[in-house]
Amino acid sequence: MALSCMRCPAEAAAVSARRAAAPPAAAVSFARCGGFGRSAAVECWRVQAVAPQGVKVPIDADMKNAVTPTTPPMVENGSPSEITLDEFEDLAALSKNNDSTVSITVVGASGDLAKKKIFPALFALYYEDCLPKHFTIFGYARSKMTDAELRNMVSKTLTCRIDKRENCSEKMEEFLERCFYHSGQYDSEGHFIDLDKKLKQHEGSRVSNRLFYLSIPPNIFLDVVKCASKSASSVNGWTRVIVEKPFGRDSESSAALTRGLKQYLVEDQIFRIDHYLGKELVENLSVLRFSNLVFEPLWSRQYIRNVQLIFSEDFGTEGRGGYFDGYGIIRDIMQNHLLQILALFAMETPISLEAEDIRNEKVKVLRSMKPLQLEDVVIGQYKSHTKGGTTYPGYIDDKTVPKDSVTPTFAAAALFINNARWDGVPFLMKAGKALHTKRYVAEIRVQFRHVPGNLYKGSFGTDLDRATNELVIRVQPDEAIYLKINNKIPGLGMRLDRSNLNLHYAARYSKEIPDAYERLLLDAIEGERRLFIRSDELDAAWSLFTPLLKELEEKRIAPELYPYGSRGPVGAHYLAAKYNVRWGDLSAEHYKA
Ligand SMILES: NC(=O)C1=CN([C@@H]2O[C@H](COP(=O)(O)OP(=O)(O)OC[C@H]3O[C@@H](n4cnc5c(N)ncnc54)[C@H](OP(=O)(O)O)[C@@H]3O)[C@@H](O)[C@H]2O)C=CC1
Ligand SMILES: O=C1O[C@H](COP(=O)(O)O)[C@@H](O)[C@H](O)[C@H]1O
Repeated sequence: MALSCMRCPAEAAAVSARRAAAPPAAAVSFARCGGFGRSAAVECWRVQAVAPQGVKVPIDADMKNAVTPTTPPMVENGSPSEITLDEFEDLAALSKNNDSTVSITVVGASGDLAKKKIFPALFALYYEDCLPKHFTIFGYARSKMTDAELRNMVSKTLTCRIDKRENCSEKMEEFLERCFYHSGQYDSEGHFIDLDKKLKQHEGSRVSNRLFYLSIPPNIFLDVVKCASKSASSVNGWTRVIVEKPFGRDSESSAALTRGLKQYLVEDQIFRIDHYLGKELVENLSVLRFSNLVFEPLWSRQYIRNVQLIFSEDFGTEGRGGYFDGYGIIRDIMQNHLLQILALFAMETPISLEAEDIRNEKVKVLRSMKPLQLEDVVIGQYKSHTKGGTTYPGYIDDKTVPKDSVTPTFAAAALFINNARWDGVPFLMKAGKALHTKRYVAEIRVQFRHVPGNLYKGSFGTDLDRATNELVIRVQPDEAIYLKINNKIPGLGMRLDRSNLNLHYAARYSKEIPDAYERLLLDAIEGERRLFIRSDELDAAWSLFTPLLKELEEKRIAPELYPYGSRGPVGAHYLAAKYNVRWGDLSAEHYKA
């Protein structure tokens, strides 16, 4: 990783924390090798970590796992000398950075996601110096395009979102020069052999690391993985594959996809992306919980009355009806994005921040949940609506959607976690398209219990719910974390008011928040798996939703129709009321004028 990448301070903090937690580890020595006439001395160090038992580990092995003793390096020019662990890690990083290269192939480069998210995220990483020194980006798709045409296409979607910064257009030019295109079929090993040749030309004699981003429809995932792994894998570095959702459409198809992927890849090579995990406030959830004394003690059924996970968009499936109709909102949003947030919210404290420790806890909480029951779910579908002289189309008005479609574009559900911490606490999810909200809203609302024996009860009237504390984590838009509290209105009287203790990101931080895809791409390049979905997590997630999805489809249960731009089906309110809950997002702050 380039040393000026803005992630470095945080990364350094994480490394320091790990170091502080680790037992006094290895002594580290390094020796200069001579005679190669290299100018950069750092490329010429032979570095070894010497573990307490005297076991020596070469630097390019994974220090955690390498246990094989190696013979000491030949010291041709000087004796081994001691360096600190910090110096060692810096040297190791620098040495690796110079000797290796990363090739990123965006498969499906002509598509919507590639243009909208992946190329812009790669550019932002480049701008921030977060990409390795040597990298190449290839677009791959069937469409015929030259390198220049790809660059032209990509340049239209790149923005200097890091606005008010210097050299943005220069940086864009530099970035585009590192982007290339290869046209090929997704199931042609021959075409991937051609890609491999082109990649090799760019990689030269460096250790080649290869990342394939599958930005394509799921029915061709396996063709691509087969061809890429057989004909375009790295021979001397790592090969990783980012897989976009949907990961199947139920337990069986998801398991079949995993089995298919594992014919060609091992689990550690598979990076199943859920871009919600890369969102700043979702990342911050664990920090909020585990680094503030005030929250963690309250984080249980003792103090929390209910938790709400809410997603809404003020637009329909525009242009994606064909894909959407085969999936519906439950698979599109709930089974992945909202459930992932729920798992992070509700998991027990992991042993450490290591990927496997966090993912183990997420799996545990998912496995503690009761599969969804039909009576705990409400589904809806938007219909055409005319407002202010404009007619907004209904879902089935989309030409790619069958006229008799019963696919839900809205769903609300009540989920429960059967463990000691959360027994009886409703976790309510609500997700919908073409609603009345501002743009796209994603938030977590935590409603606390009533204050027992509240001295100020008389000041709240009969509606005590209104007086309870509520913690809101607004994932988007306009990121914020605020806590609703009761306070006294200043003055001689005693009148109470509701106010927000508000961490509003735009006011607190001047720096723009990176897009989720930036964080996740960087993690995949660095081999950080914490924010990617492991196969057992995926199985657990599907187990919760599959029986319900099958029942909905087998019985062809009709969704409740709601007008485009409305607040969604009233059934959602009855569902909440069944569990004595009021949706927290119904206040004016959420709605357009
Ligand atoms: N778009 C989005 O906002 C999001 C997308 N995703 C997921 O990301 C992936 C890519 O999405 P998106 O870019 O929208 O997809 P597209 O439909 O735009 O497809 C991407 C590319 O794949 C090729 N392609 C499309 N359909 C077929 C087909 N039937 N057979 C073979 N090739 C095909 C086309 O390239 P060519 O014809 O040139 O080969 C197309 O440009 C999907 O898995 C999607 O579910 C996930 C979250 C959000
Ligand atoms: O995965 C998906 O997410 C988008 C919403 O993502 P966001 O980052 O814009 O909130 C949603 O529109 C789409 O239907 C779904 O497939």
